[in-house]
Amino acid sequence: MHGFEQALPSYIDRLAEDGWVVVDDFLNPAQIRALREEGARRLEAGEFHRAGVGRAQQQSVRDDIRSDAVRWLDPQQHQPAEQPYWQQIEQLQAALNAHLFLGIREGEFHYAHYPAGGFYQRHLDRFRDNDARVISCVLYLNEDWQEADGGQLRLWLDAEGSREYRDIAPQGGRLVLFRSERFWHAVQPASRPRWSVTGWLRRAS
Ligand SMILES: O=C(O)CCC(=O)C(=O)O
Ligand SMILES: [Fe+2]
Repeated sequence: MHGFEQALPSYIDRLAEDGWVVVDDFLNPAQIRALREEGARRLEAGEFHRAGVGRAQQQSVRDDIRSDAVRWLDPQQHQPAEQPYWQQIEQLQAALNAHLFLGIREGEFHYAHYPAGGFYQRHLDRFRDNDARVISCVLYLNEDWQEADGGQLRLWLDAEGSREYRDIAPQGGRLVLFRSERFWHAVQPASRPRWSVTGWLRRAS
């Protein structure tokens, strides 16, 4: 059995208890490299756009809030490099529904690329007028990330997002899961380009 499948029950317990969990080696290094190369190929092809802030019509690019560019994964057309990701996310979703009764019906996922110097200010992933997003999941695609590279995900553990936090390095293969409505978080500036696939598991809105 694959390591992730074996450890899944303990991750689910942790998520139930704390509302967040870090899963290392969600995919193996070769799978992570393939995903990063797929992302880089699409960036090169001009398929990314600067990520916005706010919803739908109110979306705007705000350089002072976030620096990343994104490209949504196409759920109808899984690329070979994305296949392991989709498979594991499906397993995760099934386990979350079976054990935590989260009622997840679908997911939305995008590649995210932060250029060197990039960041994302403190925010919540759930929009005020829409409670569809249940679990945020961020998978990092960075090889050999060093402490000095910065770029940590800062996750505040208190409800106001002002006191206690954890800094989580965006190490390749690492998946971070947290309750979307509950956790304030930010991306610290990084000194090198920073890659991820970020997604949200959603209930019907
Ligand atoms: O990349 C990360 O660590 C977090 C990204 C994030 O917060 C977002 O895209 O909403
Ligand atoms: Fe976020």
